Amino acid sequence: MHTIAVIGAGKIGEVLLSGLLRAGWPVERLLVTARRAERAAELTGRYGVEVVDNATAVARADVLAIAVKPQDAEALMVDLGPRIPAEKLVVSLCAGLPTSFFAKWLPAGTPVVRVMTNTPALVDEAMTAISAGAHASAAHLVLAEEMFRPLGRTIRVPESQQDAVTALSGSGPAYFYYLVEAMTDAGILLGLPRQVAHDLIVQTAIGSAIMLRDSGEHPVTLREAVTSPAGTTINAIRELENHGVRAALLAALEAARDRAREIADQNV
Ligand SMILES: NC(=O)C1=CN([C@@H]2O[C@H](COP(=O)(O)OP(=O)(O)OC[C@H]3O[C@@H](n4cnc5c(N)ncnc54)[C@H](OP(=O)(O)O)[C@@H]3O)[C@@H](O)[C@H]2O)C=CC1
Ligand SMILES: O=C(O)[C@@H]1CCC=N1
Repeated sequence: MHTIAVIGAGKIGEVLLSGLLRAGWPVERLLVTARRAERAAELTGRYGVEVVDNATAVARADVLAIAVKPQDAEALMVDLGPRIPAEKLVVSLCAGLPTSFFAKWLPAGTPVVRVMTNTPALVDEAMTAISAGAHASAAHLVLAEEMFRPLGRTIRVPESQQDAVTALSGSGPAYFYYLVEAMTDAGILLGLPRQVAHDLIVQTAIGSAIMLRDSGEHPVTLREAVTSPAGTTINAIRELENHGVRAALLAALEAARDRAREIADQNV
């Protein structure tokens, strides 16, 4: 069995760590690294996991999951990259950074897999997209899938699609939370108590998401089934169209994709 080190266990690193533990990955096969002593103590206290320094993680683990912010990746790789033997697998969770970024600091031929997951991994409902870098084999992709499948669904995509994936599913939970927040405010405008508005919209989101996933119907068909002639829903849809919500979403996701490209440009 492989030993996985989560390098930089912040929010998403902890999501990965907790998911692996829930899935039954033995804690003695997991290592984490953290920059601050209080964060290290928090992780050990919460999960019983061994916190080590980055060099020890490289020496003891055979899979290195890089979960630092993209802006911290260069400093990390300058220090660590040349010490990583080429038989280890590097799995990057970093938005924007291409596998070629990591290759710059690694011994020639080191396999790198690029992954974009999302925070619903905390409830085993992540969407994780996985791409092979130049030296990653089919077996490396299978190993990355083994790591992320317990956290939800996985999909393989060409690396060229990862910036778009980041804009859609990586950042996606934030858009849904934003919508729920706005719709809760709308409920308050209509005179509902905040908690009632929240509960109504959260359950509506859950029901709608399950229908989207399980009914096999196109979203348009599902929306049409709600939209009665001369009814209430079509009035709301007209306002959404008048306010350009569809265009706003197209522009928003394009902006997220562009930011991922900018991160790459700043680092490659
Ligand atoms: N948040 C999300 O929903 C998603 C994030 N990602 C990606 O995951 C990565 C991490 O994001 P996120 O978890 O939100 O960010 P966080 O800032 O929460 O986590 C990054 C962690 O890395 C630590 N760190 C930085 N440099 C080092 C180092 N040299 N050695 C050890 N630890 C180090 C930081 O320590 P310190 O606490 O001291 O700063 C921090 O704890 C990013 O690249 C992001 O693009 C991908 C998908 C979704
Ligand atoms: O906002 C970010 O940059 C990260 C990547 C995807 C989700 N969060």
